[in-house]
Amino acid sequence: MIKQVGIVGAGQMGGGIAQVCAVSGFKVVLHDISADRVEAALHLVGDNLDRQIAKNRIDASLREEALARIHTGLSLGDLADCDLVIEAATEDETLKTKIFKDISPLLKPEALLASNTSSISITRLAAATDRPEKFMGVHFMNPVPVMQLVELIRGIATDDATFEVVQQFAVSLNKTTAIAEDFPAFIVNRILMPMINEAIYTLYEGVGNVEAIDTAMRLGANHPMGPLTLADFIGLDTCLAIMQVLYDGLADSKYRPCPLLVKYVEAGWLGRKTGRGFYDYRREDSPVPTR
Ligand SMILES: CC(=O)CC(=O)SCCNC(=O)CCNC(=O)[C@H](O)C(C)(C)COP(=O)(O)OP(=O)(O)OC[C@H]1O[C@@H](n2cnc3c(N)ncnc32)[C@H](O)[C@@H]1OP(=O)(O)O
Ligand SMILES: NC(=O)C1=CN([C@@H]2O[C@H](COP(=O)(O)OP(=O)(O)OC[C@H]3O[C@@H](n4cnc5c(N)ncnc54)[C@H](OP(=O)(O)O)[C@@H]3O)[C@@H](O)[C@H]2O)C=CC1
Repeated sequence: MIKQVGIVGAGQMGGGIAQVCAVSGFKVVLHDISADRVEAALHLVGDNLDRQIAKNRIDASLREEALARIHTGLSLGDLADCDLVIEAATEDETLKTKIFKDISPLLKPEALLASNTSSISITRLAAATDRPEKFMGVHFMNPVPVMQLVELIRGIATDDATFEVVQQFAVSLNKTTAIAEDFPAFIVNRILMPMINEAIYTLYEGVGNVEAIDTAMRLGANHPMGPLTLADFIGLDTCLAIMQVLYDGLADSKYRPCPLLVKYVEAGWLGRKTGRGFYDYRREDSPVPTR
């Protein structure tokens, strides 16, 4: 029975997962190596809840109740009492593996572990823990409070009891689940990320500029965001990391990351989170295309 959820990584996904868990009545411990990140995540949760109150979607008292359920911790030891720990740190296998190695001995033996990874092998991550049978992928979509889907991925060792508890947990957050096999980038990103990468190739080859590509896909294919806006929203570092996992894991040149994506990441232009990507967000009014 899950009562307390630990979250490792207080970025855009960790903060969103904390929000939906707290609103659904779970106690949350939100951990990051950076105190600033945790503080910023709490502010964002508060702002999101304010927006919902303003639209009469939730009662003002729920905001305070939800925020009071979120505790923060700068040490992995603060997650020791959690029944489920969801890792939502940067999309980097070495980093995630270290987190799982470090946290495993600190948890209760019956605690479940999950990763919100967008692409990395659940079986390999599970192997870094002391409990591969109690480990699985639970892949939320961005923005977490809005998107309906949670992708569930079993590693080779995940047992039925773990899968059922985590699936029930996702349903209790009012999410709809889809089950994916443990192959690079699972379902959503196996399909979505090559489309985004192709949009970047379309820009790289001069077929269209940023505005034309986004307008074409928004109005020509009814996508809520153009692919370059979406890439900036996801984070260009995350997009590149996912393409690299697809390229390495499936050994097919059709997944090669566009050199322009690599260049933006090398420049530190990671999209919204750094203020600049395919658009420059640093001006108050509207984002300005960078190409
Ligand atoms: C990379 C991975 O591993 C997997 C992924 O997540 S891939 C990314 C998946 N996500 C997408 O594809 C998102 C595509 N974009 C969209 O669906 C829409 O643009 C959007 C839902 C983000 C915004 O929709 P919109 O109609 O343009 O904006 P807006 O009307 O202002 O917002 C709709 C709702 O979302 C909320 N919202 C918007 N952005 C938000 C955010 N960043 N955080 C929380 N809530 C947000 C708004 O408050 C609003 O809520 P209400 O319905 O309660 O009023
Ligand atoms: N962005 C998206 O649209 C989606 C992302 N995901 C996945 O969710 C995960 C997080 O992505 P996202 O939130 O966008 O990324 P962010 O860059 O917004 O956040 C990652 C957070 O993890 C922190 N972090 C880094 N190392 C550690 C560590 N050792 N221990 C604790 N925290 C750490 C980072 O801190 P610092 O910045 O200081 O390094 C940062 O606060 C990734 O696996 C990603 O693939 C899944 C679905 C959608």
